[in-house]
Amino acid sequence: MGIRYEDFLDTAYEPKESDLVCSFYLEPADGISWNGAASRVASESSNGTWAELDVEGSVEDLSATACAIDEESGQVTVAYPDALFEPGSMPQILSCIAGNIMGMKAVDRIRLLDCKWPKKLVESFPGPQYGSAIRTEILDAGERPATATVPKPKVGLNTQQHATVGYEAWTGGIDLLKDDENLTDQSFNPFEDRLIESLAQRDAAEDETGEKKSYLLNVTASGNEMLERVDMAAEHGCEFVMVDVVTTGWGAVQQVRERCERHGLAIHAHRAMHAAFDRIPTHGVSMRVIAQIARLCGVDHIHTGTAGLGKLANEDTRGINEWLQSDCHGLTDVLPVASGGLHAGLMDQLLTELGTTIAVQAGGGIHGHPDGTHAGAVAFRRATDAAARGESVENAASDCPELARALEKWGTETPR
Ligand SMILES: O=C(COP(=O)(O)O)[C@H](O)[C@H](O)COP(=O)(O)O
Ligand SMILES: [Mg+2]
Repeated sequence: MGIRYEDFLDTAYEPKESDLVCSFYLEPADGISWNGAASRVASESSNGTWAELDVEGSVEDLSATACAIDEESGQVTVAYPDALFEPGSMPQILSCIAGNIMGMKAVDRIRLLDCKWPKKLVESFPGPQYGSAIRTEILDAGERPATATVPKPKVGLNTQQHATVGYEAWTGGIDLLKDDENLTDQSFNPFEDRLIESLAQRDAAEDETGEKKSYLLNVTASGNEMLERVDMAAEHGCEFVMVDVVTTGWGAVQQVRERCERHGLAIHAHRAMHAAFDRIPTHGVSMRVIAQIARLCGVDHIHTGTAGLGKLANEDTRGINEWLQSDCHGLTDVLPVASGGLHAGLMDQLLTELGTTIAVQAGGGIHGHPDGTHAGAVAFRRATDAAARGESVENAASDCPELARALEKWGTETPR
């Protein structure tokens, strides 16, 4: 039989329950019709090419179908048969649905907007171990947002300074100390020393406050090194690892997830570099899909932005968070992390927008407090608790001088 790209279009096709259904935004190139663009996308992302092929066998079972085109919104739906995919392999899936098509000349722009994941494919992934339950299973946060801080400057503190910042923040009321995305194992703050010193301070802070504390240790590295760092985290009694999931790559994230299961470690996903894929709204892969991928691969936390309140550009934080907490064939949920330019004065608005099933993370908004890290942590925690109870942050400042100072400094400013 002959296979031509035109054969990948059938607007009468009703996706099957077992299909992976993807929505794309498209801008066909000059001289290419909507039908031509949509069919080429379905072809190139499954088993077609530009030339007509003569093959025998069941290749049609592996062909995707462009089954809906809405020229007005630019949206095209493509349904992929599940046999096209290797179960449990996120790299293979992405090489289909977000692979060559991102650079096809037949489309000027193409963005993978959303996926409807079928049960069998979802069940081939582990999903998160804890998700939002980390608030009670690892921390003592109950129903309130978990609070986290990343020492600033993001690199350059030595190990002792880093651990001391941790102690100050933990004893000020913060639940989680977090490494920054570009802090791994550098000479000024080596990985294992930092792990040991930080956990010693964590233990001291737990004794002092009577609250559970934990450390989001950045294990990002290449190959076996990353797995060895996961093992080290577990051996020293850490409950979390942090991975820069986009720069590391999904195959490696899957390996980390497997290793973490062995140790019962939770995974905090930092998404540095996501904006290379999702910032231009007409091209790339949406943050919504990146978050879906992360959930399937099994991270427990992922950064999803600040609903526009912080320093970084965000896409639909609220919608993404809702997806992360909605049912997806029984997968555990993910605790979304709001971060990037947050401070105490923004907590009212943030929690009104995003609710309390989140983690809130502040770096500059804690360590830039006029009276230092400890006061910054007290202010941030007090503001978070107040906002979570529906009390205004301003009102809470009346009996918390640290919070009053933070509000004096930053008010409700949105940093840039
Ligand atoms: O260092 C920070 C925040 O520091 P600060 O609080 O000083 O801005 C982070 O890397 C952001 O969390 C990333 O943003 P996002 O959450 O959007 O991925
Ligand atoms: Mg950072």
